[in-house]
Amino acid sequence: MDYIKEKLLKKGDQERQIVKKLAKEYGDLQLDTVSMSQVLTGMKGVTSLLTVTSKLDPENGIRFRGYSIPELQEKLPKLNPEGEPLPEGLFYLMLLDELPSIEDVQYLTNEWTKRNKVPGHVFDVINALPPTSKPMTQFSAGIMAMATESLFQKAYREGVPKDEYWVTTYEDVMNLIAQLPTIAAYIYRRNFHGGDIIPPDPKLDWAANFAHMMGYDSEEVYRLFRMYLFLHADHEGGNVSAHTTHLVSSALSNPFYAYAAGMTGLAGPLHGYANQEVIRWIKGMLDEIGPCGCADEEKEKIANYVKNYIAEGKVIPGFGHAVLRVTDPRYTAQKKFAEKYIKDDHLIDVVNCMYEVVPPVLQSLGKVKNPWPNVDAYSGSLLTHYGIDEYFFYTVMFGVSRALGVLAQLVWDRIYALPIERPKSQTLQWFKDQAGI
Ligand SMILES: CC(=O)SCCNC(=O)CCNC(=O)[C@H](O)C(C)(C)COP(=O)(O)OP(=O)(O)OC[C@H]1O[C@@H](n2cnc3c(N)ncnc32)[C@H](O)[C@@H]1OP(=O)(O)O
Ligand SMILES: O=C([O-])CC(=O)C(=O)O
Repeated sequence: MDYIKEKLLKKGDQERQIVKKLAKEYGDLQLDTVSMSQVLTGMKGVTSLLTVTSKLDPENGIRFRGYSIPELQEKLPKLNPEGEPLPEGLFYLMLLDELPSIEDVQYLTNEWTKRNKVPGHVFDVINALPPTSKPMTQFSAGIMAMATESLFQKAYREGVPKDEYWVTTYEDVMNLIAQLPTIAAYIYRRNFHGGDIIPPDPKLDWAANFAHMMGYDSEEVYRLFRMYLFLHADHEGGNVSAHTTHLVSSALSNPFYAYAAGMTGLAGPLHGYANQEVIRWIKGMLDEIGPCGCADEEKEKIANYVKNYIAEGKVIPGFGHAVLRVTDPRYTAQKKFAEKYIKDDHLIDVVNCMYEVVPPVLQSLGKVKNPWPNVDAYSGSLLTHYGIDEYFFYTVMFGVSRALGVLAQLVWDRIYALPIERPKSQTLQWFKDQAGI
């Protein structure tokens, strides 16, 4: 047994007992109340999930196992002291609740390199889709096709005891994460580089290898990918991609099905699709108003464009959030990255200018709970700066990163032996009866 599994076994046994005790002995404890408005506005703020990998605070943003983004940028192992942490380290932390050493991170890099053996039929499935199909369609289909390899599914059919489900789940999760960059890069090269596929380089770390297979081989792009794949990895349990993965896996669907379902949720424009939508939106605006700086008259042009866009009943991608009530710390981390490494980039200047223009416009509507930018407002401009301007692909990159969080959590779902999720629904008559109308 590898040492990560040994640690999981030890820690998992203790925590499983705690979860069992809470459910059995404290089952009647009231944790929350639910209002009409919470139910009818997407269950916002209703505590109803157990997620250990990260926790989101509306005012301070995400903390991964208690650590903020700046803390982790300092504490997680890097290959170069000036560089960005390796996403492998974040996965280790989310999975084991322990800060990894550089050796731990290298162990994961090596494991993922060894496990990166994508079955040929996965590419056949992707190739069966027309190149015009959306990258997220190809990505989720490819992941579904990987389910033939599920060790969990096989073990379940063979009748392994419930307390051991997590063992094969862990194997599936490790294999899935190992292979995702290869599948994603395959789709990228198929769609945008005439199918000229680049094989993995076993000497590279997970993020750098992804950049390499997409065709970008510079330390600068490796650094960007390490940051991107770190920042998008997790956002507690209630966001659509995490919650969907959790819900589907609660039926004991295999990790491939569960994560593929999560990815189809990530592909929605109110969630991860905003990652690509921001650049499409900015390009549309620049086509209409022309290249612009951030002088007063240019700000006015942007503000008018924003107002007209909203008047058409559409949302401004990259702004607003279901939970956050401040600028997303993931936005701030990317802005700092741009300030440190990038000089004179028109698109990045426009993104910075939107920070000044958009929030007051959104605030003036009087209904937007959070007018500030989220993670998606910045990432596309950084990728475009380094030549990755095929923004239709960005949500796939987001998905590769999101695997780290939702799949680390899935291992814990199985360790805790969490039951099938099944909330109660009511009819409109029932809601009317409650209100007495
Ligand atoms: C990784 C991520 O998933 S981060 C989020 C990525 N998504 C985006 O950037 C898309 C743009 N943003 C949005 O659509 C929203 O802010 C969401 C989906 C993120 C959050 O939605 P909610 O929690 O419902 O936001 P909120 O309670 O503030 O919405 C209230 C109203 O303001 C509107 N609103 C919220 N954000 C925006 C926005 N960026 N532009 C225009 N209107 C907005 C909502 O559409 C809603 O209008 P309605 O009452 O007429 O339906
Ligand atoms: O938390 C959310 O609802 C959306 C989000 O920012 C994410 O999933 O990264």
